[in-house]
Amino acid sequence: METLFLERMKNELKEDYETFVDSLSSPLLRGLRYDPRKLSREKLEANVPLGKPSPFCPQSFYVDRPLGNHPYHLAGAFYLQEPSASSAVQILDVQPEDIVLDLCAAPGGKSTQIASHLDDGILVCNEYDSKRAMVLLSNLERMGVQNFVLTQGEVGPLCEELHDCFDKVLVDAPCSGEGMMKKHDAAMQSWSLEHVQACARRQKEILSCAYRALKKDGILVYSTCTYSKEENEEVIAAFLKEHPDMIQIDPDCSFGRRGIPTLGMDAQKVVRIYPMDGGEGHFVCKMQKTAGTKRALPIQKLKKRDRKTEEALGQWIRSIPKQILVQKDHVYVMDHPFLKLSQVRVLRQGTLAGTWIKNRLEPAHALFQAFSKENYVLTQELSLEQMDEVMHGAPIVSQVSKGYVAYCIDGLPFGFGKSDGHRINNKIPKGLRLLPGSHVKKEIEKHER
Ligand SMILES: C[S@@+](CC[C@H](N)C(=O)[O-])C[C@H]1O[C@@H](n2cnc3c(N)ncnc32)[C@H](O)[C@@H]1O
Repeated sequence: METLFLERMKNELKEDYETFVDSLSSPLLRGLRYDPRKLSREKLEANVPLGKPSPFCPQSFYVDRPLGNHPYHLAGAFYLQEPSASSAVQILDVQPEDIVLDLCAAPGGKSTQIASHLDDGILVCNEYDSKRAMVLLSNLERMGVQNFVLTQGEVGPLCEELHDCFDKVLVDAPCSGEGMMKKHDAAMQSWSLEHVQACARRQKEILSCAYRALKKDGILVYSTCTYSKEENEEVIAAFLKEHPDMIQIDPDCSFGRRGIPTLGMDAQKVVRIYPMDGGEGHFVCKMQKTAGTKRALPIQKLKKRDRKTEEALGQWIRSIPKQILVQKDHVYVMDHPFLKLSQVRVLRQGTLAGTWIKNRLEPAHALFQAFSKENYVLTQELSLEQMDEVMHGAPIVSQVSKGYVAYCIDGLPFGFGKSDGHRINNKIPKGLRLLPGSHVKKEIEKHER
């Protein structure tokens, strides 16, 4: 199978084939994308060992080491994302008011990137696989995403229920993952043409659902991390044939190379990125729906704000989001109105703020990841050593007033504890604590640029 894959790549790449083969044995390209709303570029550069800026997105940099235990990562100020993976959302060009759907969203690299551009808009993200959906939720919470709805399941019912509602839809499709071969050695061995063809069939089905969700004039971006023409240009050609009101849009970017000429689509209007272009591999195509209708998202009409809940939240945060939803004793907050959905499995809407237990609201960890430091009533700035202790579940000595306190590192909130006036008892959830032997690491060594 390896031979067939390489033969196909030779046909596809021609004179660039040798460079491609060489790139397969070079180290994996790693990247990070920071959230400029949480961190200035200067602060990032001063505290995180960065390589060169990536060409694919202004917030993305190459890195040469694992940074999962960096304090800024734990505090949700950056996301570790393969460099070329940031290209799709860059091309999607999200605007602050947009209503965006990310149909294949876990683990959340692109969802958190979309959310970093939103203000009054909202992100609806869906993941088919239930375990991966929980990883996605944890990444959305770590990055402090607020205006979002997370659903889990097949894309069809979701797109049907929210038909004609979205300004932007991203289909980052499940694919044969040829761009992942360096990361997973087994991928080359298990490659097969049948799998490529099966992926292509599924991609066409997902795209047809995405079409339904898009409003008139809405933008659809299709991306994969694979090289095969069957899963890329041919999927687009089949989709355009089936939906004559969809037109290709110039991706308007200077990176990557154009596509493989294919009947029924414009190869000049798609982007291909190979390892020799600085990313492990991505294909991106941007399209627009030129017909159809526009529909508003279905909104839940909430009862008057519950004074008791509002008072409880006011003990911990200064500015309470506009919408409060209490469901089965759980309190959720969001600035965007909550959506009314009945045909899909909703895992989360907005920030989980707390849970009513016997007439007392117990705050949730997510509440202390969602806002900037200024919005918390009680905060405690920690040293790196203290953060390490806290991330292992230990209490810390502090004279901060009694109550729930947001832990901060360099001004970035990352969790909370309960102060009795002398010490802060730890409330970092067990599942998010670091394992013994694993430590918060602030890499100070700077890189050659
Ligand atoms: C390429 S990954 C998405 C990566 C994600 N967009 C990100 O940036 O982190 C594709 C996702 O599609 C999901 N998937 C698998 N089968 C699917 C299906 N039939 N419909 C929709 N999504 C599916 C996979 O579980 C996987 O999480």
